[in-house]
Amino acid sequence: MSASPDAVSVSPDRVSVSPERATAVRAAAAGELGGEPLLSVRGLRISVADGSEVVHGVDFGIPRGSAVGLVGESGSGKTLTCRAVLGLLPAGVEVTGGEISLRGTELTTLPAAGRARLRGTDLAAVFQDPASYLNPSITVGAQLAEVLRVKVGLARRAARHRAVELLHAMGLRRPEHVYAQYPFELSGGMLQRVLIAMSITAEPELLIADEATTALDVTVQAEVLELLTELRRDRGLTLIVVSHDLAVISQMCDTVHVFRDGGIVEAGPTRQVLRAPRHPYTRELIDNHERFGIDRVREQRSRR
Ligand SMILES: Nc1ncnc2c1ncn2[C@@H]1O[C@H](COP(=O)(O)OP(=O)(O)OP(=O)(O)O)[C@@H](O)[C@H]1O
Repeated sequence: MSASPDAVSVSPDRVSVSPERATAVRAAAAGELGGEPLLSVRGLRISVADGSEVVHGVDFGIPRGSAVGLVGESGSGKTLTCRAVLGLLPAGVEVTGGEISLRGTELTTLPAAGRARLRGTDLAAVFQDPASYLNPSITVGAQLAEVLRVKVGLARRAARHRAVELLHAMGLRRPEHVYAQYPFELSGGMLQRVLIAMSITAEPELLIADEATTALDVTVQAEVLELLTELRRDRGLTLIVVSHDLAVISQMCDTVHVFRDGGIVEAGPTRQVLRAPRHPYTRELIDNHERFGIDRVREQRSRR
C-alpha cells in the first residue's frame, strides 16, 4: 500500500466530497440504485473484546438475485460484517449498533436459536479453508447426507440419494465414488465444491463466499467461480463475494462495495467503479492490483 492509513478518509461521512456525492455513495451502498434489497444493512457497528470499534456504521443493500462484491485491504471489516449478517461473530466481538434486515425481518434482535435456524435455510456461507469445516474421520457423503437429514428433514435413503445428486450437480465426476471418500482424499477445489453443496442443501436465498477461492490455483478457482455463477443463474441465488482479487469481483459481481478501515468509501456498479474509480483508495487498489502483475482487471476494463 503506497498511501499511509491516514491518507484517505475512512467513511463517506469523512471523505471530503460534495454532499451530493456523499449521498450518492450512501444510496449506492444501501442498494437504493437498483431493486428491492433482499438484505439491508444500516449503520452497522461492530466492536471487539477490548471495546474498540472496528466497523463504523456500514450501510449496504443486496438486491435479490444480484452478486455483490466486498473488497478492501486486510482488516477493513469485510469478514466481520459478513459474520454479523450470519450471526456468527467470534467470542467477544459484538454488534453495537445498526440494523441487519433480511426480507424485512430484523436479525440483530433475533434470539440465537432463530439465527441458527436461518443459517442454511435462508443464509449460507463458504469460507477459505473448506477442510477445516469437515470432520476428517467421516466420509464427505455421510457429512452431506447428515446436513440433508437435519436441515431438510430427509430420511436416510433419500438423503443419500440427494447427496449424490448434489455432488453431481456441483460438477464432481463419479459422485458415488466421491460420496465414499474422506476429506483428505479430495483436492481443495473438490472440497470447496462439497462445502458449496452443503451450504445450498436447504436452498438458501443468500450465499456468502468469503475468500472462498483464494487458496485454490487459478484454473480450479475459475471452475469454482463458474459453479457459483451457475448457481446464481439456475437457482436464483443471491451472492455476496468477499475477495482481495479485483478480477474475481469484476467477473462475478454487479455491484461492488469498497471497504477501508471499517467503513465503505465507494460503492456502485462494478464496471463503473473499476473503470472510473472516484475515491483515491479505490484507485490505489486498482493500481496495486495491476502493478502486481494481475492485469485481468485492466484487460476486462479495456475490453468493455
Ligand atoms: N476475533 C477478533 N477479535 C478481535 N479483533 C478482531 C477479531 N476478528 C477481527 N478483528 C479485527 O477486526 C478488524 C476487521 O477484521 P475483518 O476480519 O473483518 O477484516 P477483513 O476485511 O475481512 O480482513 P481479511 O481480508 O484479512 O479477512 C481487524 O482490525 C481485525 O484485526
